[in-house]
Amino acid sequence: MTALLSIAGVSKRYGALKVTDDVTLSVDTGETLGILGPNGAGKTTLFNLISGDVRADRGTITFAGSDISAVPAYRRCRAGIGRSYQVPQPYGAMTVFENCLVAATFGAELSEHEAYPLCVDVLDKTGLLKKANELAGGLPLLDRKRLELARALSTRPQLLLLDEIAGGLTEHEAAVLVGEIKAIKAQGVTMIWIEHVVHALLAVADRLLVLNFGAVLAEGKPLDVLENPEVKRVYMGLEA
Ligand SMILES: Nc1ncnc2c1ncn2[C@@H]1O[C@H](COP(=O)(O)OP(=O)(O)OP(=O)(O)O)[C@@H](O)[C@H]1O
Repeated sequence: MTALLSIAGVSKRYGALKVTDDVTLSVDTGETLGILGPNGAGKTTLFNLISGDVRADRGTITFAGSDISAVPAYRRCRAGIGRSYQVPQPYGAMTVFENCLVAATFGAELSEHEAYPLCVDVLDKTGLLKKANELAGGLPLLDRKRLELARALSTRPQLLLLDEIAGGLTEHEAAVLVGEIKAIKAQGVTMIWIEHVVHALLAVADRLLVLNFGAVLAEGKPLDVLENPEVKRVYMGLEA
């Protein structure tokens, strides 16, 4: 396996607060890495550092063999890094289809000729095709989450970053979304998925990594990580 993404010694501070503390990790092509951690552990900040929304104070981020540490977010997107946001942020006054078109044409710089069939395919895979012409602002939560996924996929990512996409959903809705994410994984998309809904993550992740106070606390096979006494203590509030 070759690493699609490598992060080496990455740190980020906000004033006195060290939000990302010397993080080193890598994700292989085709792999799904699940990330767990208590609230405020720095999970979303790690995504912001990978997507380029935030620049690291130190350390190196390498994607598909190139050092992207100083590359702006829009170029990282065009290079193949797609992401969803924890709080869905669609263009509410545009249709579902138009939201995907914006991602495909501006995010990935596809021509309309390429973008139209791609967006139809993405909406089909995310269960939204029937709602393609509805306004995004009126969608219920599951569909807003699906649209986050669809918009990220419309940029044709090699690496997909999912930020708490199952959060706030019912058990049934989360299961539907997990089915769709599994199908995306089966197509070979490499993923990093931050999630508090552990059973959803376990259904897809090949490996888990736990962040605590911005640093890597544990990493490895999912069940081994969940059995780790430190992880039980810090994340699940259980005494080892
Ligand atoms: N732009 C910012 N300016 C100042 N502090 C910030 C900024 N962004 C994040 N933080 C702080 O950094 C810490 C980590 O935030 P982050 O959102 O990365 O955590 P998280 O692990 O994703 O949390 P959650 O599980 O609650 O989403 C928090 O204490 C947060 O308040």
